[in-house]
Amino acid sequence: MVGKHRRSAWHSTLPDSRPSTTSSSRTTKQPLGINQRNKFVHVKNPHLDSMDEDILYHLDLGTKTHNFPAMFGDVKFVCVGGSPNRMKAFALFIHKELGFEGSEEDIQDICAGTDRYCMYKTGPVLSISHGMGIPSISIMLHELIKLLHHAKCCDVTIIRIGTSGGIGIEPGSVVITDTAVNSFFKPQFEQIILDTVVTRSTELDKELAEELLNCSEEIREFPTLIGHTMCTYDFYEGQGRLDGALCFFSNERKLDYLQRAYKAGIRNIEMESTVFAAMCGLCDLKAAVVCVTLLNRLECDQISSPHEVLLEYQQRPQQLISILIKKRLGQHNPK
Ligand SMILES: O=P(O)(O)O[C@H]1O[C@H](CO)[C@@H](O)[C@H]1O
Ligand SMILES: O=c1cc[nH]c(=O)[nH]1
Repeated sequence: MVGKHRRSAWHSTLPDSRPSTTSSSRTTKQPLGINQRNKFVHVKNPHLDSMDEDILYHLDLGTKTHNFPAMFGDVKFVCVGGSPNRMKAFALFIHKELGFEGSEEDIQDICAGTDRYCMYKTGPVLSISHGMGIPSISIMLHELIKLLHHAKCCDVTIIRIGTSGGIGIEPGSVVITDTAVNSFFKPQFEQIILDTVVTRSTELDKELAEELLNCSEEIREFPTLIGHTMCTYDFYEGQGRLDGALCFFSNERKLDYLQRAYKAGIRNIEMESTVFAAMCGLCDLKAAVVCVTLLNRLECDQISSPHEVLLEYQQRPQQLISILIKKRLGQHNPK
């Protein structure tokens, strides 16, 4: 179900794009990643069992130095996003929304010993930054998924709350991703492991996407829609921008590419969704990607809206996720 939203003015019918496991050369099909009977987070790495200690280097946490079940065992929602400030703001926002006791000062960065990523916890909600791009989020996800596993967390929902460039939609719209696609519009992520290209599916949880769209019915201030999200390796040439330090293509070629992307059902472009979908899918974590669009790439390349406007845009996915969490916790009182 793609291109679907609650207000007909933004409605569009998009082509089907089922996940594929085909790839260029030397492809290995990946196994599924969880014990289906219970919903514990299971890592898929037999080597971990023989390790005396697991040091999550980039989070500055370790199984011998920290009691993971005590610190994180109650986590049910994990929200991730590129910027440390945004993820701190989200933790403070959700703390207030859920009516938890304790002041803002009580919510401290759990990864304060490193400046790679930041992490905040309030009740069952964990908020973590992942930096920009596939390599950065991939490292964070390896360590986060191991953390959830060591903590014996179960029934975890993980959501990326990000920013993106929209295609053919009003800036400030929120896109809930049904399928993350690569620069060739294919629903797959290619991970190079040793000298093998391993192709992984990037399908996200359709029910969770629908649940989020239902939550958006309660927010009338901005359009929310479901669509495909394109994930690229770069912000400038990789997203067809004419304003980078390098550009060897014309405006016509750029627009042709973006219009073809629109026709393929892509409504926004960002830089993490394919690996996020692939890794969460393999570990059977229910995952969603919810990104606000900062501009319409059919009209411009530069992000020129005032700072306050951009800040307000970034809060939009957070409002949606807050409704979802409150509903799930039985705390939601519709306005
Ligand atoms: O807003 P965040 O989560 O950082 O995500 C988007 O913004 C960054 C580029 O400005 C990329 O990381 C892209 O995916
Ligand atoms: O155009 C944009 C805006 C935000 N993030 C992106 O990756 N691209």
